[in-house]
Amino acid sequence: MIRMLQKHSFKAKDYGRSQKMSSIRLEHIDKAYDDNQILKDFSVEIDSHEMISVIGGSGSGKTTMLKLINGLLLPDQGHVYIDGIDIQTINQNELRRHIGYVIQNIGLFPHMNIEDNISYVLRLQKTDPQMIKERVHELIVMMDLDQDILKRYPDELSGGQKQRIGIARALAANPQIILMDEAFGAVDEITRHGLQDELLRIHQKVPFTLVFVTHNIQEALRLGDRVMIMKDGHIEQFDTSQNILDHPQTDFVKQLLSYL
Ligand SMILES: Nc1ncnc2c1ncn2[C@@H]1O[C@H](COP(=O)(O)OP(=O)(O)OP(=O)(O)O)[C@@H](O)[C@H]1O
Repeated sequence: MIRMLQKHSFKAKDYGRSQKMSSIRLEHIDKAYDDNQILKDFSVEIDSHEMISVIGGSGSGKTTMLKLINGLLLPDQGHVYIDGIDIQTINQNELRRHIGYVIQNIGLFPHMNIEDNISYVLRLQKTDPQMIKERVHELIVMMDLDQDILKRYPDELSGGQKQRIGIARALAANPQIILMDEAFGAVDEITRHGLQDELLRIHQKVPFTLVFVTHNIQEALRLGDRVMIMKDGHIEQFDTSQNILDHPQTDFVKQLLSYL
């Protein structure tokens, strides 16, 4: 009961574009899967509208961190704050509607056509159908896709087109935070570069806070205002690309840079 009374509700107006919103703070997080401790006393702050890329060893806890931010996982200890509000005091469905989440390959609903996939959250929010139509068309143009794609189903699209639709869907409700997990992983280099350009362009037009997990060091350095380099559940270095290139602080960071 006390917990219910504590629940805040994130309303759309809480995320009005005129306000500076969407900072993320993880504070003293512990997270284990059974007895496998992944994060231990993990703290980090991400500013509103910052683009953060995250790179590191396999199994270092990158996806775990993303899932803690959107409430898919709960910390064993510690707290996650968005704009200073502990997300455990927020209605979780509401929270996730305000955070776009793009993952590699998966994520599009196979039984829904592309139009319905993109408009999914807007329909959940009971947005006016005409507004939904306009927004979907706007997103298709933004992602440099053809309108005739809307009636097709995910398995009738190429990998690159699916990635774009995944991004369009994540952007549809104008989330102030977008989490991307190896979102450009399954496409060729040219498409990957095009998607990076697209993301930078959209972010310039309609800023949002981005946490972008990648295995590609070039991509991490190109996209991130700051780059978080993780190893075994801790941060090795978290700094601008330039500072990381000029002053790598650990052997692990040096090793990563040697692949450039
Ligand atoms: N649901 C789960 N149950 C048990 N162990 C898990 C679960 N999810 C992740 N793990 C383990 O936790 C560790 C961290 O996983 P996580 O997915 O956060 O790493 P990651 O840095 O994103 O890795 P990758 O770069 O390989 O995707 C890994 O050892 C993984 O096997």
